[in-house]
Amino acid sequence: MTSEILIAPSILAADFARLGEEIAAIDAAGADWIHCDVMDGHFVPNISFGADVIRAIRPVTKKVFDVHLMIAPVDPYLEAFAKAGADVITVHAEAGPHLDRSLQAIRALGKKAGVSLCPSTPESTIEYVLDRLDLVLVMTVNPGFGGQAFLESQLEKIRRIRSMIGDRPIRLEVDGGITRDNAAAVAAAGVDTLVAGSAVFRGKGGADYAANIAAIRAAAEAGWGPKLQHSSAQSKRVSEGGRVR
Ligand SMILES: O=C(CO)[C@H](O)[C@H](O)COP(=O)(O)O
Ligand SMILES: [Fe+2]
Repeated sequence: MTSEILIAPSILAADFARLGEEIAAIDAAGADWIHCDVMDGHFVPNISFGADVIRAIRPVTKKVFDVHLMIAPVDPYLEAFAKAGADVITVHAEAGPHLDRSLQAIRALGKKAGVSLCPSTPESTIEYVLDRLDLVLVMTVNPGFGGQAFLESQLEKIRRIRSMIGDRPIRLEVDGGITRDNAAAVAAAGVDTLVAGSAVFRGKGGADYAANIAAIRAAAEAGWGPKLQHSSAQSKRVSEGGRVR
C-alpha cells in the first residue's frame, strides 16, 4: 500500500550564509517539497525572508516550493510570492478577516491554496472553505521559530480535519517540532505531508540530511498505511491524480 507521504524540509533551519548549497543538498537528499517560512515580525514575533529571496533560490531546484506565509495582511503580497516561484501558497486563517477571498486569490494566480491553523484555532474555521483548499497545514508549535517542542494537543485536531477532508484531494500537512520520534503518530492521525526543519538540517550536510529525511519518512510510512481507515480511499485518490505532488 502506498502512503504517498511527502517530506518538506523547512529552510528556516538551513545555514542562510550558504542557502543555495543547503537547498541543493536537501534536494539531493530526497526532500519532496521545499518549505519556505515567511515571517513578518508582526503576525509572528520573528522576521525571516520575503519574495526576493524565494525568487533568488527558485533556480536551485525543480521541487515544489511550499510557501508558508506568516504575514498580515497577506492579500497585498500574494502576487509577489506567486511570481517569485511559489507552487503552494499557505496563508494563516488568523491573519486576516477574509480567508475565502485570500484562497480565491491564490487559485486565481494559478497556485495551490493552503490554509494554516495555529494551535489554538479550531478546525471549524475551515468548514466553509474546504472546496477552495489544496492543503491544510496544522501548526504543532506556535508559529515564529524553528526548534520548538511538538504540541501533542494537535493530534486530535489532525484526526478531526482528516475526517472533514473526506474524499477531497486536499493534502494534510503538519509543521513544528516534527522528528523521527513523532512522525508515526502524526501520520497515524492522518497527516500525509510532514514539514521538518531542525530534525533535517542536523549533522554535517548531504549524507546526514539524507539519513534524517529517510528516518522521518520511514516512521511516517510505518504510522500511516493499514492503521488508517481512510487509507484505501486515499490511495485511490492519489492514483486518480488531483493532489499536489
Ligand atoms: O513554520 C515554522 C515555524 O513557524 C517552521 O516551518 C517550523 O518551526 C519548522 O521548524 P522545526 O521543525 O525546527 O520546528
Ligand atoms: Fe512553516
